[in-house]
Amino acid sequence: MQVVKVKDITIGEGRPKICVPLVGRSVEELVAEAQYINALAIDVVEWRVDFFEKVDQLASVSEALASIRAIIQDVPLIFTFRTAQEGGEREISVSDYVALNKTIIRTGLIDLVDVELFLDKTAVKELIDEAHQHQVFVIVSNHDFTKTPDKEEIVSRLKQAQAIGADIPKIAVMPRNRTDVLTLLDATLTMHQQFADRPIITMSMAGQGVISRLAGEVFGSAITFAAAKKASAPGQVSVDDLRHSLELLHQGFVG
Ligand SMILES: O=C1C[C@@](O)(C(=O)O)C[C@@H](O)[C@@H]1O
Repeated sequence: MQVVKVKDITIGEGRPKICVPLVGRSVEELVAEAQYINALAIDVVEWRVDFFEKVDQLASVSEALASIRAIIQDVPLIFTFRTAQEGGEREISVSDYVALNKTIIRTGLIDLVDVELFLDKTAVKELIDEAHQHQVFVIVSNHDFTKTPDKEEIVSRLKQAQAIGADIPKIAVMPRNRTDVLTLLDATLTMHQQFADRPIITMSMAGQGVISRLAGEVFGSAITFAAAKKASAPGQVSVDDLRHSLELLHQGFVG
């Protein structure tokens, strides 16, 4: 099993790493959020740039990114444009998505980029190559905000992400009942133990799925997303509560 080493953080080893998304709409909001998050001493920051009001202006995105980096300093940073069809804030054309991500990959200011598996195969491959040429790790992600696909389908999507060259395959699904949460956990463990040769990230969203955000070390999910001031997806718990739960499960798990 390979791990992903980003700055001082090793993803895929020990307790799951805590990632907090920045969801500010303006530079002022982003700066305030980044300062707030800094005090929480978390492992990874994600900038959800689809929340940013000037996301269609590449120069503004780069400037905002520089401001964020100046505050968080050496904390690993994920750059994510989450498209509307996967639960994000806005729609984007494939060409604009590629242009935005390529521009930001080339800044040298990000450590990881999130690329959506089902966007467009050529675009996904192009972005993975671009990222790897610039020493940026790639999370290849998929989200289902309405349901939980069956176990075989979840494993198959994670395998597709791995096969296309993701450093970290990821899936987020919505449970309709408790069995769906078990399906996600079961798929996670199977992928982790039988097929993955690298870290993966999975979660079952909303209230019923919270357990999946705590139990990553047990079932094989390497990063868990927590809320600081505002959640970026349903079911995210606060950093302090999360840290405490991860520690409890870690103690139990490693004995
Ligand atoms: O994909 C994910 C996971 C997430 O959707 C969650 O459910 O925590 C939150 C998003 O910000 C992130 O990009």
